[in-house]
Amino acid sequence: MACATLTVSTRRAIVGGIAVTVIAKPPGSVAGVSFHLSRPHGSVRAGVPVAQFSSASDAVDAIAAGRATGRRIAVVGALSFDAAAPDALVAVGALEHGGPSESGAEPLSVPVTLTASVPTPEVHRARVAAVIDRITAGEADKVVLARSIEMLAGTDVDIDAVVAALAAGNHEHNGFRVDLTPAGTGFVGHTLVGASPESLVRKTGDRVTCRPYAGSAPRSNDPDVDAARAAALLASAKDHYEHQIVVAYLTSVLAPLCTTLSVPEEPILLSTGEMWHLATPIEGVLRDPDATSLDLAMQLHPTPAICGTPTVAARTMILETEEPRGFYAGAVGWCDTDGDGEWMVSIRCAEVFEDRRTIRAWSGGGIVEQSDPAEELAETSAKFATVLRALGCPDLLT
Ligand SMILES: C=C(O[C@@H]1C=C(C(=O)O)C=C[C@H]1O)C(=O)O
Repeated sequence: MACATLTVSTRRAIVGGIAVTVIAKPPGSVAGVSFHLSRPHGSVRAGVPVAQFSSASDAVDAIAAGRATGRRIAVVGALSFDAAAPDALVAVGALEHGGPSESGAEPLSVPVTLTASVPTPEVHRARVAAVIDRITAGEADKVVLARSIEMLAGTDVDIDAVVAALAAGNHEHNGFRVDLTPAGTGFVGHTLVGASPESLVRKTGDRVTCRPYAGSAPRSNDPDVDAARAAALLASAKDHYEHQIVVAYLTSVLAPLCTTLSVPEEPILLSTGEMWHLATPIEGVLRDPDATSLDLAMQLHPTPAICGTPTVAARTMILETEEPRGFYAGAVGWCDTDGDGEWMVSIRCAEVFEDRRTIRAWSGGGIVEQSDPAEELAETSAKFATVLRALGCPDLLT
């Protein structure tokens, strides 16, 4: 079992002038892929890590120190939602770039049962109503509330097969897996898997792009209903408002970092296998081309797509209201030795526990004053479908 990850021996050492935890070469069972991100423009894999970081700023320091000393490293992994919670990042000597995951992988055929809803759907609806009241009272403009479901698989889950099924379920081949072991207690041997369509930031040379999503409607198998839902989303003032909050935030963070920044005035309509969304492709040229993709991800996270606005008020409300999110609504990605890389907002994802049978998935949605609690609950159910379809249990919640 992959809990061999648990038994790897570590020691403290100096990498590029920074004290890090260095991982002794792990046994063969974990010498495979510790990180895989599939995107339409290609996939990135990382194998055996040489060091791990539970704090993103330590990883940033290690990259900088490595650059200064010629011992260049790449970093992959996950940033947690809550800045006070541990991250799960590793350093590797090099990354393997390839094509996007192939389409055609079938969902798993493992029996999966629902063991818990945290909170219950009724409590989630009540929480949404309470947050709408607080927004109406002026405490925030937008707050993203999420809920989770816990599942038990009847046999061990094959992580690679889940990622292949996730990537096959959307036309962009989006899919990822990240070993959460570096985050320490509670995460050792756990893997985050998902299919996020939302690029927090991508950096190539002096070019930076973001593709925020906000504003959602579920897809339908009936083409007429599907088209009508897309049209209704494109016409929804409430969804455009929710979306513009995210675009305004990203623009305000990126503008001082860029010499030019292109932000379309109107969002476009994009789809995953399960959802329609409003999305805005943002592009800029960086003032400092040495800024790394990890630096940029840390400056942009958490966006109002998964937190809210104003950031501090929304985050405080989320932390007061919800159970810990862990790595849901954080970011998953890579940063190579030149600082290039991409970080995806970690949504449409699930944590597979060390036993390879316990699975926790999350889904959330942006709440504004005009939101309706029952519709918000339905939106979270629709978003769970990405993970449930790949696990071979699309009807688990019905
Ligand atoms: C929070 C999630 O999705 C985010 C919230 C959206 C919304 O509120 O409309 C849309 C896309 C994502 O930015 C999620 O999938 O859990």
